[in-house]
Amino acid sequence: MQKIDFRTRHALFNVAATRAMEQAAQAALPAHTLMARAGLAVAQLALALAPHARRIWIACGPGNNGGDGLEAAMHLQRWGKQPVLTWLGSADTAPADAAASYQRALQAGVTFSQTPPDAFDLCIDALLGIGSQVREPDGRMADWIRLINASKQAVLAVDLPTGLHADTGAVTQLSVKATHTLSLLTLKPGLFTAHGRDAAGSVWLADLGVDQLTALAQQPLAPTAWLAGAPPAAERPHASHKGSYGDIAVVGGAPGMTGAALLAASAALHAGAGRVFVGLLDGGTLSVDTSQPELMFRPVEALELSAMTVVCGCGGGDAICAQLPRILSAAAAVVIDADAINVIANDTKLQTLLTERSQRGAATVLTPHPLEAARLLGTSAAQVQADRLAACGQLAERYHCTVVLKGSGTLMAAPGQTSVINPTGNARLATAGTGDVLAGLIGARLAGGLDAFEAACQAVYQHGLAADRWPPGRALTAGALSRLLLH
Ligand SMILES: NC(=O)C1=CN([C@@H]2O[C@H](COP(=O)(O)OP(=O)(O)OC[C@H]3O[C@@H](n4cnc5c(N)ncnc54)[C@H](O)[C@@H]3O)[C@@H](O)[C@H]2O)[C@@H](O)CC1
Ligand SMILES: [K+]
Repeated sequence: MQKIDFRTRHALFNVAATRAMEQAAQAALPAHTLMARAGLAVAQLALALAPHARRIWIACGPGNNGGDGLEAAMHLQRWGKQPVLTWLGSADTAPADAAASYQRALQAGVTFSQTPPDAFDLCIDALLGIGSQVREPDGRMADWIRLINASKQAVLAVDLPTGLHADTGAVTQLSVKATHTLSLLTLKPGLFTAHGRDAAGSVWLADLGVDQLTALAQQPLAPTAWLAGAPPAAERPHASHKGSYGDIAVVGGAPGMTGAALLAASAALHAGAGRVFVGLLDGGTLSVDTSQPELMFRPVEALELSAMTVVCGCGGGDAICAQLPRILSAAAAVVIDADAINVIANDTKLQTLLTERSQRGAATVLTPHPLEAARLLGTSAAQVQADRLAACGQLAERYHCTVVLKGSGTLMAAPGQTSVINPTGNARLATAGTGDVLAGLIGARLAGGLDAFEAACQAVYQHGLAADRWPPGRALTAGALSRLLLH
C-alpha cells in the first residue's frame, strides 16, 4: 500500500482497463483472493488513519465495493474494534465475492444494523466503486451519503468516493466527500481531475499484489493516462550563455490589459529564458518596465519571430487578431493563450494556419480553460468538464498540437502521446493573472529546448508546485508567483 505523494509519476487506468486487469488476475488466483486482499488493505489503512477509533461505521452498497467493506469489517472486529455495518445488499442478491465476505463477517461476529450508528469515530464508504452508474443515488443510499458528509469524522472511501466517476472525475449531485481514498488494483484518472481531488481527499493505492503493467496477462495494458511526477532538476552547463536558453517574444497587452503581457514576460524571465522581448498591442505607450528592466520592449513588427518562442494572447483583446497570421506562420514555437484562443475559435483560416504548424515540426501549445476549450470544440464548458480527458484529446487531434486544459487536475494531451494529469496546484491559483504566468513559464521551457508536450507538462507541474508551497496566510498574487518560479 502506498500514499500517492505527487513526486513520482503513476500510471492511471480507466474502468475498462481495470476490469480487464481484474479478470486476468482473478483467472490466475484462487477464488476470493482479490477481495480478501482488498478488505485487508482497507482495514489496515483504517487502523493506520484512526488508530484510536473504536466505533467504525461501514456503509456497504449492493455490489463488490460493499464486499470490500464486509471483508474489512471482519478484520476490524477481530482486531478488537466495534464495526457497525449497514448493508444495502442481501445474501441472495449479492455477487459471489460479496456474499462470501458477508458470511465471513457474520462468522466474525460483526454487528449488522438497519440504521447507521448515532456516533462513530471513523466512517468507511463502501457504497459504490467502479460499478457505479451515472444516476443520482436515492433512498437509503442517499440518506447515508448525507450523513457521511455531515459527520465531522474522517471518511475512508473504498476504491472511489461514492458518486465520483472513475474515468472522468464527474460527480453525481449527491456524492461522498472523503478525507482519504484507498484505490484498489489501479489508480483511476477520475481521482485526479475535475471533482476528483475535492471528493477523494488524500489518495492511497493498494495494488493487491497485481503488477499493473503486466497484470498477469499476456499483453501489458497501456495506461489510460499518467499522473505527472516532478520534472528532473534542470542543469545549466557552465559553458552556456543567454542564447542557450532562448529568446521569447510576448505579444499581447492591449490597452487596459498591459499587465497580462507583463506577467507572462515576468514569468518567462524568472523561469530562466535567455532574453525576453515584449511586443505590446497598446499603441506604444509603454517602452520600459522599470521594475523589470531586463524586459525589452519592441514594436511587434520589429520582432524576428522565426527565431523566437512567441507567447501570444495574454491580454491581447481583439488587437491580437491582426498579429496571428504572422505569428502562426513564422514563430519557431508558440504558446497560444486567452484572447488568441478566442480569435482562433472563430476563424477557420487561422485554424488552418494553426494545424499546418505541425507539418513543419513547429512546436505549438494551446492553453485553454474549459470555456475556451468549449469554444474551440463548438460545445459547452459543462460538456468539456463532463469528460475533460476526452475533450483535451479531441482538441489535440483536431489542431495537431499540445493542449493544456486548465482547471483542477490540469490535463496535457498531444497527438501520439498518452495524456498526462497534473497533480500539483490548488485553489489559490484561482486569481487574475495566473494563466498569463503559466503561458510565460511554458514559453520559457520551450525556449530552453524542451519539446512542446514536455514543456507543457513540466511548466504546469512547477506552476502548481509554486502555489502548493505558498506561505500559509499570504495571498497568492500572479505577480509574486511569476517571480517565484523554478529555473
Ligand atoms: N470483483 C473483484 O475481484 C474485485 C472487486 N473489487 C471491488 O469491487 C468494486 C466493483 O464492484 P461491482 O462491479 O460490483 O460494482 P459496485 O459495487 O461499485 O456497484 C455495483 C452495484 O451498485 C449498484 N449501483 C450502481 N450505481 C448505482 C447508483 N447510482 N445508485 C444505486 N445503486 C447503484 C448496481 O446496481 C450494482 O448492484 C470495485 O470498485 C472494488 O471496490 C475489489 O475487491 C477488487 C477485487
Ligand atoms: K466507495
